[in-house]
Amino acid sequence: MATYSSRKGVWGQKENRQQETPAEKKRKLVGSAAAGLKVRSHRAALSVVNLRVDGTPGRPMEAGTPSKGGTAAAVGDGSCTDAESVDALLNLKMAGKTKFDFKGKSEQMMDYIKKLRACIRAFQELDTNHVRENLEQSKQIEVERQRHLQAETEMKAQHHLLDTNNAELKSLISRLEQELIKEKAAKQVLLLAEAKHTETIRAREKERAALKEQMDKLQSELDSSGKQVSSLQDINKRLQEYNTSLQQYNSKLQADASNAAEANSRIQKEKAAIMENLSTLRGTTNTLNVQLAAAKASIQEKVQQHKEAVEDSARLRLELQRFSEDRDQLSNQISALAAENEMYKECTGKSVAEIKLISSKAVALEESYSSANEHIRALRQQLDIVQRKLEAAEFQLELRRGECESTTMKYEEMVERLNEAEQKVKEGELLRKKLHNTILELKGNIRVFCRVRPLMVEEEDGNETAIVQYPSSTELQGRAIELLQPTAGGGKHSFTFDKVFGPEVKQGGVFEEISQLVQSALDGYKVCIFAYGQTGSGKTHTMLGNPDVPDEGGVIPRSLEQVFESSQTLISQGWKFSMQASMLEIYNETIRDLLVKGPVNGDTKQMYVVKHDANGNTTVSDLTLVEVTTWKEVSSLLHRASQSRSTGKTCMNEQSSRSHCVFTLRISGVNEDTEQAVHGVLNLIDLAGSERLSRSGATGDRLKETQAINKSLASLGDVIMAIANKDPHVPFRNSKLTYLLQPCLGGDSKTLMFVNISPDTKSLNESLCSLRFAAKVNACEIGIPHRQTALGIRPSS
Ligand SMILES: Nc1ncnc2c1ncn2[C@@H]1O[C@H](COP(=O)(O)OP(=O)(O)OP(=O)(O)O)[C@@H](O)[C@H]1O
Repeated sequence: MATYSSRKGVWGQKENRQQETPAEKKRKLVGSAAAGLKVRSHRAALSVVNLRVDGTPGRPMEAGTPSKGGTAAAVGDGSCTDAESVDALLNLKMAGKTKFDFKGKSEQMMDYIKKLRACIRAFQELDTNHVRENLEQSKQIEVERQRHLQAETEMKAQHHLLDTNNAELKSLISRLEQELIKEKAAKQVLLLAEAKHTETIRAREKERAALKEQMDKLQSELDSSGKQVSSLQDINKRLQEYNTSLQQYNSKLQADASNAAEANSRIQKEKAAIMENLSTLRGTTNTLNVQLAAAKASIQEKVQQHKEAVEDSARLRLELQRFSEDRDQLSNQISALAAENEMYKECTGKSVAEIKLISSKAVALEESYSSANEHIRALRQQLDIVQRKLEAAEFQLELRRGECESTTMKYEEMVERLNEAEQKVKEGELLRKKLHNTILELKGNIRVFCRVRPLMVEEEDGNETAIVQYPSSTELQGRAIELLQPTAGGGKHSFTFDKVFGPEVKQGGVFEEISQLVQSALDGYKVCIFAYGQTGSGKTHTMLGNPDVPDEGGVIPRSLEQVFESSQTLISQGWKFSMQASMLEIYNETIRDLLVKGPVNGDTKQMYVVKHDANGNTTVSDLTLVEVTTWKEVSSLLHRASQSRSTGKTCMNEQSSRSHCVFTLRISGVNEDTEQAVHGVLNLIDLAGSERLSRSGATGDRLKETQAINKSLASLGDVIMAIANKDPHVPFRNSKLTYLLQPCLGGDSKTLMFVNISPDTKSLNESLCSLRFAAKVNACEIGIPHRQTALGIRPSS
């Protein structure tokens, strides 16, 4: 363009010279007017110089030509050539041949006058020419002035035009600058959007990787789930087999009672295996639950991310639309600018620099427009990529959802199967318990459960070596206990019972094992549960516990709650039950009524005689019997009794039971539909603690109490020994306790003994004694219990 302009400039000047406009011609004339005047006056002077005195144009004098006779020569040919000649003419003096040569002088004078006249005429002529020329020049000057004025007006108009153009160009520049700023801002926004977009893409990629990882995890979970399902199926199959075998076993049991003991051990083994499986299944269920929750949470998260991605995409679309609009606007502006540019080119044709500027701006705008276009294209590409990724993520999400749903379904199926299996295990366990009870009933043994309490805080010091161990072999697990002698080479004492509860087993766990037994009291059996053990070993905790704290209640509150609940359930089968509660203690070989209102056996000398009838029913004369229908009523009775009980502080127990406490619930039920009647009894006994006098440190009344307790417990031992040895005489009458327990120990009743053990080293000998006694009790055969039922019998009102 510049080359073009410069060339054109040179070329244009030539052309301008060739094609001068009238205005330009005028302006040139005005410019050259002054110079023209000078030329003309010089010519006039020259013409004056060349004038001859006679008025004819004279020949110009040759330079360097000497005048003949100086001034006289000039004057001699009658011409007055220049100012010098005129001066010479005026200074000419008339000189005659003599002083009086007047003629000569007058001739000279005449000649002189002629010359003067010629000179005057020449000057007059010159003057006239001069005036004429002056007039001509004035006219020319006027013309030139007019032309000059016109040119000035034109110049002013052009100047104004240029000013207007300049202002317009300035405003255009400012507008362009504003646009440039806007463009820069838009560019900035685009850069930001691009950065954000890059970030989003990175986030998407991360998400994709996380999704892939989760997919892999889910796949592995699925595989493990499949394995679990197959293992569950196996278990299920085994359970079914087990169930069938149990049924077969049941029928076999009925046919052959002698094989029962062997079958029981097998069932125990299988039960242990089932328990193991059950705990594994429970663990698996928990893990699956956790996995399901995690999968659900991850789906939620994915859905949220998907939503965000969709929102991002919408936002990007909006931005793209905005950029497209901006681009269109820019394009419009550029075309407008191009049009303006064209217009300016046409209008001015001069302002090359401005045009250059505008052109450069237009170029810059075009560049920014193209870069914006580029950016928009890139954004579109990115948007496409993001959309593709979004689609892929959606697809993955759908896949994951599907997988998750199928996993959830499988999981639910597994949970269902697990529940079924658990139910079957429970049923199997129930069946096992029933069978076990049947075996025991058939055997006629007293059942013995051993319970070891936890170490007390004060006992923990000095008990570095545990003296109690629990064999973990499948056969013995939960049934055996070993006492270790801490002395060197002290060996161990092993015992096996129907059940052994370690210190970790809570009240609920213990009750679970005896609930069936308690239930049989409602079926018309006599049930007797008593706790035996040294003082402070946990008898009261086991039998009574803390009835006011839900999880701390012992056998008595739990049994009563169950009995009341079951009696309510049996109403729908036509049963109606009535229950009477009584509570006594044997303190120093004396029976005391714990439910009597007022001071317990205060002044009255009640004898409370124990009697047994032919049906093995025991009654205590004058004992308070309270009709009870709800657990709440029994609870208040227990509170009343606990306040009346004989307790005291011993060296081994802060609040030691100094008596044997017997709670009895007589249950009478009648079914009007079947005209059946049942009479059950539930005896729950918390014995006083056995203790060695040396350890108890008892004196006075406490000593008397301890001696009475030990005597009655020794009597219990004698009775047990006699029953175990199948002696013809059993000394039931040797103590109030044994006489009261006669129906339970002598047959016709379902009896269970808890032997409570303290795990501390100091109690080793007492624990050993208790366990030996319990083993004896366990070996006792007391006969087969019978239900007390009658047809057509109505309970006496
Ligand atoms: N299984 C157990 N878990 C927790 N604490 C227990 C357990 N067994 C006993 N205890 C606690 O041990 C202490 C003594 O228990 P408890 O009074 O039941 O013994 P006891 O055999 O009845 O004694 P005594 O013959 O002197 O009456 C109590 O504080 C009781 O709470």
